[in-house]
Amino acid sequence: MLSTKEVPSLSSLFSAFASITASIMFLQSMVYQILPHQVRDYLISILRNLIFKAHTPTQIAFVFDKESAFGGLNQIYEAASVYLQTLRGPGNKRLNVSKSLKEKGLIIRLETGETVTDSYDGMELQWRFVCSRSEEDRDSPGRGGGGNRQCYELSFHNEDEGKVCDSYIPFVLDSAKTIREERRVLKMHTYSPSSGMNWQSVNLDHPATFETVAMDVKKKTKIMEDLNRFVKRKEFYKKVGRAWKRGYLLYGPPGTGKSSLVAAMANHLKFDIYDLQLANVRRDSELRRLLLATGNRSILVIEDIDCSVNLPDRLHGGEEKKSDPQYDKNSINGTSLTLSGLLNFVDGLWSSCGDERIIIFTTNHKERLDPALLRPGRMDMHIHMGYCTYEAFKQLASNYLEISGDHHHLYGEIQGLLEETPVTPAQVAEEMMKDEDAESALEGLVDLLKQKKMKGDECDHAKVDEKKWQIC
Ligand SMILES: Nc1ncnc2c1ncn2[C@@H]1O[C@H](COP(=O)(O)OP(=O)(O)OP(=O)(O)O)[C@@H](O)[C@H]1O
Ligand SMILES: [Mg+2]
Repeated sequence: MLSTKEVPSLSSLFSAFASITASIMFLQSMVYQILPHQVRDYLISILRNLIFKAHTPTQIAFVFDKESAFGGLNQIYEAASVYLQTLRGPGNKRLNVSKSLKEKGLIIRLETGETVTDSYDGMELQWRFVCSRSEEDRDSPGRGGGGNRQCYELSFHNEDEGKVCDSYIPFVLDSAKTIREERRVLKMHTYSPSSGMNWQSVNLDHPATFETVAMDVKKKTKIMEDLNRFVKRKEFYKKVGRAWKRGYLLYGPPGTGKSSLVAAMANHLKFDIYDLQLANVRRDSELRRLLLATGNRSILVIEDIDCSVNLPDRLHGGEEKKSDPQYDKNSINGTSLTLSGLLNFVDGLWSSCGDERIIIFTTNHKERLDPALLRPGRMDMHIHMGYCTYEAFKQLASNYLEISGDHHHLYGEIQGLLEETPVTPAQVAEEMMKDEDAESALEGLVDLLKQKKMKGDECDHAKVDEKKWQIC
């Protein structure tokens, strides 16, 4: 039990409160009189920081200048200008629009002062584009404004700094790379000695893709998987000590889609094509110069390897070929282009001078190729492009006539005829182009197949040839 002595009375509480208040007021007036207001403000801001700092995140900004600190373009600035094209803020009022020769579509960028917000892994990040004139330019405005400073500002909470450096910036760099690849206009490089000593390039706008090429689905999937695996395996090739290159041999009769498949591969990988006509190359040294001038991430295509040039080789010595006019055409001052020169260079020096090289040989006559070209390990994949199968026909009908599935009443008859009659996908495609009406186009195809069937002899020969290719 408490005694009355221990319980403070109400009046004593009041008097204590009054004396504390009087002391505070006295102290406050002392502080106001003694300390100048600058010192007071400083002390107050320290107190405020001590109380709130732990709980209130502040915004900080990274600034990415166009030029890097050590000269040259700043890669993060470049990547940001590509990546930010995919973001748009509701408040964006002015956007900068341009079009470049190297890219498809319009390039839409932020105008100076415009901001856009991004969210990544729970963070909110704000980008702002700033273009300001340098002090020098401002002082003498008549000088032409060459000293513009262009930069992107990235603002975020200070506590996210680690995540921004380790994760968000690498993400922006990767995304920009992917976007650039998708928009890049592919190039087709060709060589002809009459138009100078180097490759001539034009935009490659071939519409063939893996979706449009008509061939066995399993085979198509296998090729796509092979390509995808190849481009992902940089470290693997390094580890096993092999040059990062892959070779494909496409063989089959004319009009079966070899060139279309090359274009589909280039479009799939976004690789440029170097189309080399061996007949235009006269000696090994010229070939070396040309191959060394090819870029990374490219496909070197040598079409009709069996007949484009009469290559003297190790097996055949080349003696009998010297009497061949084609041999003379490819021979200057006693030196000439040789198959071993081509293969050694492709296998050795050239492929180790660059990354992600693909080489494709095409031929109508695999059986005529030099065994050196066919030996295991030289061409990683031999792909047979054959006559039109029922499966390939359905793909073409879907591409050209927009018929899906296999429900058309003529399909049964066409399937039977295709099994007995060799016809190339090119011939089938041509029939389908003749009439916009699907019914009439298919009837035309049935007629063609029947006519071909009647010319049995010719077809039988072709079939024998076809079998020979498949065994090889
Ligand atoms: N498998 C196919 N899938 C889709 N279209 C094809 C196919 N084969 C041929 N075509 C069509 O036929 C035309 C000729 O095909 P392509 O040039 O690819 O044949 P090729 O095998 O390279 O012939 P060549 O041996 O004469 O060079 C192409 O324009 C293409 O439209
Ligand atoms: Mg071709």
